[in-house]
Amino acid sequence: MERPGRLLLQSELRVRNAAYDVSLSRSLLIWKRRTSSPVYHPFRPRFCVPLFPRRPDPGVCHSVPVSEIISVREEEEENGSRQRDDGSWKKIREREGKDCRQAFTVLYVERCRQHRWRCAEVTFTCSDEAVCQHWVSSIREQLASNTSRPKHLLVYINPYGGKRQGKRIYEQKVAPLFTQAGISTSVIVTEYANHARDHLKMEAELKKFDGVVCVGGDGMFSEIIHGLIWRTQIDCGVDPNSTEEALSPCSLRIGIIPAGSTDCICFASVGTNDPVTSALHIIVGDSQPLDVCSVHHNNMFLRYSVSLLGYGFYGDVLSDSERKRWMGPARYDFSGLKMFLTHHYYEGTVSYLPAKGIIGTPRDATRCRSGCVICQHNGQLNSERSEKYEMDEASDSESSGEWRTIRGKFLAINAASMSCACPRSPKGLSPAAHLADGTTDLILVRKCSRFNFLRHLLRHTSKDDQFDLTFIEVHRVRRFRFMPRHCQSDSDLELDLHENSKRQIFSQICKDHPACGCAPAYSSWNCDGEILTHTAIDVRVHGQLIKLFARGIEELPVFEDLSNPCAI
Ligand SMILES: Nc1ncnc2c1ncn2[C@@H]1O[C@H](COP(=O)(O)OP(=O)(O)OP(=O)(O)O)[C@@H](O)[C@H]1O
Ligand SMILES: CCCCCCCCCCCCC/C=C/[C@@H](O)[C@H](CO)NC(=O)CCCCC
Ligand SMILES: [Ca+2]
Repeated sequence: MERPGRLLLQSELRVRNAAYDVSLSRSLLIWKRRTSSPVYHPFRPRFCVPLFPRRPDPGVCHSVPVSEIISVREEEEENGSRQRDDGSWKKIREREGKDCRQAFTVLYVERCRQHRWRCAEVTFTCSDEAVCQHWVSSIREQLASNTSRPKHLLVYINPYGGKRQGKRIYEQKVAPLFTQAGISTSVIVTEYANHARDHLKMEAELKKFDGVVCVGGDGMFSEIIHGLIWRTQIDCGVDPNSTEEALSPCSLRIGIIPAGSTDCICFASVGTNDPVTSALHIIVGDSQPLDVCSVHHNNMFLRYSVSLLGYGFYGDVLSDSERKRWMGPARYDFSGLKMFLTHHYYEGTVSYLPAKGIIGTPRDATRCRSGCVICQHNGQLNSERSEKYEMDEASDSESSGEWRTIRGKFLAINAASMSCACPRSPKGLSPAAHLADGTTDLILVRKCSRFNFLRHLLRHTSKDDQFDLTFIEVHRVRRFRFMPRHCQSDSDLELDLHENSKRQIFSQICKDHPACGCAPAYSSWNCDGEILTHTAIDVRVHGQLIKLFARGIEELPVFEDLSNPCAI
C-alpha cells in the first residue's frame, strides 16, 4: 500500500451525515471518520503499535490510490436527497432558502473476489461551495496529469463471438464506464471474419488513438494483433515475413473485453474474464507487455501466437470443434471428449533452442503475477540480446550445438507462451509460464495409455503437477521447430519405408473408420484457436512485442496494518 506523500488538500467533509477528515495527495485519497476524543488509558501510549494489528474498520477509514480513481462529478445534496448539478436546481433552492449543500462524488476501483474489479462511489458533502469546487478541480487535475490513461480508443466488436453477447456486453457494461471516465471511442462492429485485422492493417488512422479494444474472444484478439503487428512493421520499415529480422514492438496498447468461448488471454493476464474488470483496467491505463511467437513454414510467415500452439490433441480438438460452432462454447467439451477417446498419436521430430541465462523453469512453484520480477529480468536480458541480434542468430545455428532434438510418437506437442489459464483450467496448460519473459514452454506428451493421458489432463484441473509423469517432458525455449515424420528427409523415410506404406493405406481407411484405432499421419496445429494449414513449422518468440491494458494477475491482498495510511 502506498504512503500518502505531501498533502495537496485536507478538509473536514461529510459522508452520509458523518464527519470525515479527507485528504488528497498525489498518490492517495483518504477519508477517515472523525471520532469523539479518545478515552485516556493510563497504560497505553497514544501512538502505540498494536501487538496484534487489526484490520481498520472499513466504515471508519478508507484510502484509494489516485491512479485508481475513475472520475469525479459534482452533485448537490438537499435535505439528504442528491441531485446532479445542472445549475438551475441550485438557483431555485437558493431562492427558496432551503438547506442546500454542495457535494461531489468520486468513482473508484474496488476489488472483489477472484480478481474482479468493480466501480464503487463515495459522495462527500460540504457547506462551502468554493471548498467543494476546489476538491473537484484538484482531483481532476491529478487525473489529467496521469499520462498513461487513454483518452481516445478504437473499439472492434465481434457480434458473433462466444455466446453472441459482444454488442450487448459492450453497450450495457463497458460504454457507460468509458463515458464516465471521459474516454471517447470509435466503435466498429465487425461484419465478417478478418474485418478488424484488415481495417487495422490498411485503413485505421492509428495516430488518433491511445489504444485498441477488442470485444470478443481469443480469435478476435488474434485478429487485432495480426493487424497491429503487421502495421507496426510496415510503419517501421521491417519485413513482417522475415524469419530472422527483429520485429518492432507495437506502441498502442490493446484492451480485451472478454466475450468469447475461452478468453484465455484475458483470464491469464487479468485473472478473470469479467468485462467490467477489463474496462476498468483500460480506464486506469494499465500496461502489461506480452510475448508473441511468430510461426513460419519454409521461411513463409503463417501466423502469430500468444497463448497455445498445440499439435495432436489440441489441434484435433479444434479441428473437430470448428464444425460444431453452432454448439457455442460447449463444442470444446464435446470435441475434447471425442478426441480423448480417439486417442491419436503422431510421429515427428521436435528441435528446440533452450532459453539460456534466464531465471525460472516450467516446474517452478512461483507464478507470473503483477509486477513479475522474472519477466522484468528476462525481458531486460532479451532486449540486450536483440541489440547484438546478428551475433546470436549465428550462434543459434544447428552447428553451434545448442539445438536439441527429440524424435518420437506424441499424443500432444504444446507450446504455451503464457499459462493459458482459463475457466476450464484455472491454473492453465503451463502454470509457471510467464506473460513477458521472452520464452515459451514446450510440453511434449509422449504416446501413453488412455488412462495415463487422462491422469495428465485431470491434473490441469487439480493442484497436482501435470508434468510430474514419466511420459511428459517440458522445456523453456526461445525457438523450436517441428517436422512431422512424413516430411522428413529421404534417408529417414527410407528407413521407415515398410512401416510407412502400411500406414498410408491404413490412414486412408481410418478416415472413414476412426473406430479402428489406427492413427492418421498428420494432426494440425491449433494456433491460439485457429487451425494452421501446415504441419512443419518454425516458431520464434519475440519478447514483449505487444502491450495489453492489464497489469498481470494481482496477488491476493495480504493485509499489512502498519503500511496502511489509515492505521498510522
Ligand atoms: N462479424 C463477424 N462475422 C463472422 N466471424 C467473425 C466476425 N468478426 C470476427 N469474426 C471471427 O470470429 C471468430 C471467433 O471469434 P471470437 O474469438 O470472438 O469468439 P470465440 O471463438 O467464441 O472465442 P474464443 O476464441 O475465446 O474461443 C474469430 O476468428 C474472428 O475472426
Ligand atoms: C477429461 C477432463 C479433462 C479436462 C482437461 C481440461 C484441460 C483444459 C485445458 C484448456 C487449455 C486451453 C488453452 C487455450 C487455448 C486457446 O488459445 C484457444 C483459443 O481460445 N482455445 C482453444 O483452442 C480451445 C481448446 C479447448 C480444449 C479443451
Ligand atoms: Ca512467455
